[in-house]
Amino acid sequence: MSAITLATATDELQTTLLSQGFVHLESVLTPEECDAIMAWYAEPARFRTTINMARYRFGEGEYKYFSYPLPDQLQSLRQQLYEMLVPAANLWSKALRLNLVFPDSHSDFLTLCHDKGQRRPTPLLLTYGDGGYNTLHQDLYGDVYFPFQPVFFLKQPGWDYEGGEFILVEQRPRAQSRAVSLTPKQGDLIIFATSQRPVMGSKGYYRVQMRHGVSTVHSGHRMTLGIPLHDAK
Ligand SMILES: O=C(O)CCC(=O)C(=O)O
Ligand SMILES: [Fe+2]
Repeated sequence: MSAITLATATDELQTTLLSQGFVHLESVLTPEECDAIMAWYAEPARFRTTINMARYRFGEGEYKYFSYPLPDQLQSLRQQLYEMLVPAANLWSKALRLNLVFPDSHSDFLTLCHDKGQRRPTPLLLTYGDGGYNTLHQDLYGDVYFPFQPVFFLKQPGWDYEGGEFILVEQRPRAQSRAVSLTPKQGDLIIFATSQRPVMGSKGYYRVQMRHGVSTVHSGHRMTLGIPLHDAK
């Protein structure tokens, strides 16, 4: 697999992130790139831990956390995603009063994580078979987190699997939860709010909690590549 180059972020991407808490970018990876990434799953030396989701009542399915050093293409993607998102992250940091300035380079941000004892890599490959699902959650692994989280869709819905929508649920203060259901195609990228998103109200920005998960896979095999940009305790 050759180097994967992401387009630089547009103002439109930032506006969309701010207005809906996520953005859907189509065909970022080719089917060949998706296949090459999925083939890593069978190579134990690439991973530090395997999680059986049912054992922790996280859902039904399995995922593996990569170990450091990450595969070159993944390392490069993670850096590019960080650089693409850092201006929006600093806007959000102000709006959410997170009291954190995100540095320009990903390696400097990882130093902030490491200083807080968050030294373990978080990128992961997730797999779901018939009946698989992922309960609503947030991926916070310590005090430091990046406000956006990317996930790549590696299989083709309607062909490789049925069901298994990507679900985002937002919880506004004093309101019932609202869900958005997405069915990205193979090679698509979703960038979503890791924890909270700012929404403009009459007294300035307020915080809306976001959680994500996966609805039941009715048949077939679904696979994703999650790339949290913060490290874990
Ligand atoms: O498989 C999915 O779509 C969910 C992935 C996920 O939870 C993550 O990337 O953090
Ligand atoms: Fe997640």
